[in-house]
Amino acid sequence: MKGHLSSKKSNIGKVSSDEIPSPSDSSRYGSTVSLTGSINSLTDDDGENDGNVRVIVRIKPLNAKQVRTEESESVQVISPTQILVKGTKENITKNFTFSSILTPEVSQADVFEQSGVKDLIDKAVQGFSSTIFCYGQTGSGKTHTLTGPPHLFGDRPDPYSEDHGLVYRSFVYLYDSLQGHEDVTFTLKASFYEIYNEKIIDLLNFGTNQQKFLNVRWSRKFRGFYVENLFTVQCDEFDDLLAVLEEGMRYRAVGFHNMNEHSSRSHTILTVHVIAESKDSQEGVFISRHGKINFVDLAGSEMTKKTKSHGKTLVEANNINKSLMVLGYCISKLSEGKKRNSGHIPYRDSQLTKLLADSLAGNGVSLMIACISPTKYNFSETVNTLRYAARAKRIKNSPVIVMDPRESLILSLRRALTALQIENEHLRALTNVKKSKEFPNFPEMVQPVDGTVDRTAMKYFLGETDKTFVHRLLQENIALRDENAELYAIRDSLMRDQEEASRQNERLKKMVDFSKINHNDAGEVLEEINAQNPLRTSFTLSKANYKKQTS
Ligand SMILES: Nc1ncnc2c1ncn2[C@@H]1O[C@H](COP(=O)(O)OP(=O)(O)OP(=O)(O)O)[C@@H](O)[C@H]1O
Repeated sequence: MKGHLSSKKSNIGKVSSDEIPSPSDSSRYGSTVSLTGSINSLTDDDGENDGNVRVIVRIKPLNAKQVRTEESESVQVISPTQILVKGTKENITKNFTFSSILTPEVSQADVFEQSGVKDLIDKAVQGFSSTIFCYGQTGSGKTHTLTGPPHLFGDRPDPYSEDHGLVYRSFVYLYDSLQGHEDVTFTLKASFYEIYNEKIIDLLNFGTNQQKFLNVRWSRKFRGFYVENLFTVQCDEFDDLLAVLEEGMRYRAVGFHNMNEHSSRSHTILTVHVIAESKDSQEGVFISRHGKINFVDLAGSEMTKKTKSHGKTLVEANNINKSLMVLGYCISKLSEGKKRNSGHIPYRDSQLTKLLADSLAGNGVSLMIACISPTKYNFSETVNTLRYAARAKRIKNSPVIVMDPRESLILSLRRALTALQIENEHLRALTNVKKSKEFPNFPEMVQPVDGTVDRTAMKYFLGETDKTFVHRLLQENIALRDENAELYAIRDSLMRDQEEASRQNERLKKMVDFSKINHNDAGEVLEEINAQNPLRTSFTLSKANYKKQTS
């Protein structure tokens, strides 16, 4: 259906993970369109450049117990972008600057409005890969920010609650923004999994009797990590998206400890793929863009002494802390900017970093929401979170639109063809050379202007029919390029002739000046020379005349 989700059966239909890109699959598609100058809204207010990971801070309100015991606060918001953290000793203060600081009074609806999430969804609709992730110590409000309080997903979920978090609100916004595009057909697909004790569990295919763990694989072909055999669900209706969220929230691992009654014991990644198919008005070919939005709810870092974790909860806490430490290390290496290419980034040291590698250092746009609990009791955790976030802020991504490789290849070849055609027309007009009979069908010919062809893409992504088609176009295009080279050769030769003629003309003028002294008719000769200039053939004639008349 045009302009909105295709109107197939509204029930959630499960499709194989092979049909769509895995979470780290942006490289699977020919990434051809770079995002230049169009992400101003993602620019940090503190002067960071376009393309950086946007980082905002959300401060959790004090809970009833903290209010009752009159716990003192450690943070002070100095401006909409600046925050000061004070330790128990008044002289220990730390100042941080981020894109935005969301104070405890900011409602769930306002977090959605002010966080920049809408931008990321817009980018996903355009074909970019967007990631929103919440980071912070345990109990700091990450899950609350992303999905809202747990009661929303109990026995009687309330779709109209004001407490809904970013995911639900993003679904509403996404669904609305897909309406009214008459020339585009959208398809949405979603997956939802968790990383629990370094094991991958599919939350949409949750085995009740025997828990199945999925493997994370490296795809040499697509140069990225992906979860093998992950269920992906086609979501034709808004309710299908909602069902994915509810199902995942029902099964994700939750435990309790001293600092949070409903503590997430795993990292979860919910991905919505947005596939947009449209006809390119200029090139006349169908193109599909594969955008996606990852919602990543990281488990909270915890000081096990404070949380009093033991047994199973302690094992979980150790795994959580270890993976967050590896993530922190990767972020730190990536934030070193230019130096990052020289150093090794240890993505492989945890499942989390393998699966977030693409979001952190790849071709996508990312938003980190650093959640903090503002009491003095949490001072060191708050400072750690803000340091972590400050490093993430320095990471620079290079966002690109993800397209189908075959369509991307054909589109780029067609664009190159148009450029060559214009160039050859121009050269023909310059050199007065007629269109060659050998190349009558220019519109059929394609070849990148620089002569390169993504042969890897051809090898991997083109079917036999496509290969024959593209090979034919390439052969014809080689002929077109030959003609292009010939036209340049003719133009160069004409330019050389013209330069030579000018030089000889100058010499003759000097000779005429000299002859004026001896011959009264030299002025006539000069007139003739000027009349014949600048072509060499004419020039040679005038030279002969000159010789005849002066002899
Ligand atoms: N902005 C907020 N307004 C009201 N309540 C909040 C807010 N943020 C968090 N809470 C409440 O605080 C408690 C802890 O929040 P939450 O579970 O989201 O923390 P978390 O960072 O996800 O913790 P963990 O890492 O242990 O999973 C929850 O009861 C939640 O509803």
